[in-house]
Amino acid sequence: MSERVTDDGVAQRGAGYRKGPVLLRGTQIPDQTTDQRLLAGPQDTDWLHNDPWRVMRIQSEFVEGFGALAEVGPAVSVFGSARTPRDHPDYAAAVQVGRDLVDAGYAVITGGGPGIMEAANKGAHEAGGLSVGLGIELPFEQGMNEYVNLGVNFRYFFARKTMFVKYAQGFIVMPGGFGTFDELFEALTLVQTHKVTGFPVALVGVDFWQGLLDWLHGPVLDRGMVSAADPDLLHLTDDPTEAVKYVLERGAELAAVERAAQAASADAPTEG
Ligand SMILES: C/C(=C\CNc1ncnc2c1ncn2[C@@H]1O[C@H](COP(=O)(O)O)[C@@H](O)[C@H]1O)CO
Repeated sequence: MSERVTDDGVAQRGAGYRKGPVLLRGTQIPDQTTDQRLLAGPQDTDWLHNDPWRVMRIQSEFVEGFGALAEVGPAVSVFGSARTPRDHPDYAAAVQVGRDLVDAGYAVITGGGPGIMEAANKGAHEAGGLSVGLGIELPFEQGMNEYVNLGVNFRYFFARKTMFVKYAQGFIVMPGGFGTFDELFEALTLVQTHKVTGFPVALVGVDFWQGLLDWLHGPVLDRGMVSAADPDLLHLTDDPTEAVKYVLERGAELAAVERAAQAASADAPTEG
């Protein structure tokens, strides 16, 4: 039979044991209440690594991230390989992307790491703009690249990924690996599902990305895995300056469409 709990948390036979929103019965009923554990003397620190406690850390990452980035202003997130060497043409292209974004009045947001991230931050820094790095704690310490002038470090990828989208008006994606694909496809999924609207995405590097676009336009579309319009969410170019122009202009067009739709729905007569 399950047990009932008194006000001081002592388990009794009956309805079970309530621990906040969680109902525990039978063998799941703990020996001590949460208050008892809180007020107990010195104890081991394993509890710090339990999931409910992690939620507080996760929450604090969002609070700190939102606080640090609230005044970033217009911005574009730039993604790409952490491994691109400094003498690679992709590195130079990403520097150009960073520079052009700042010249157009935008902040540059990257993952704050090496490779393409460093390059885009370098361009932004050299152009005298806001160069944001959203770092991630990794098993091997990398540190924030030296061109970041506003850096926030995250423990959790998912909290960091929210910031890339929330504080940017679009994405520019350079050649990269799994991390880059993850960031690219997250943005596409958010656009496709209308979680974000008016969010342009440009890919830089025709040789590198063409295979992906062919696959999207071929088997992925043919088998109905995406809608006909979905592959067109991506703009492909070799020219970093064109990528910046596309993201800013398309972003402005999409924002105007959204504003018009909002105005129309505000003007529409309501029923009743
Ligand atoms: C593997 C190396 C460095 C790792 N350091 C990183 N620092 C910050 N952000 C990173 C790092 N690695 C991946 N990311 C994120 O994913 C994207 C790049 O991943 P890819 O697999 O290299 O394409 C990037 O946009 C970051 O947001 C090198 O020593």
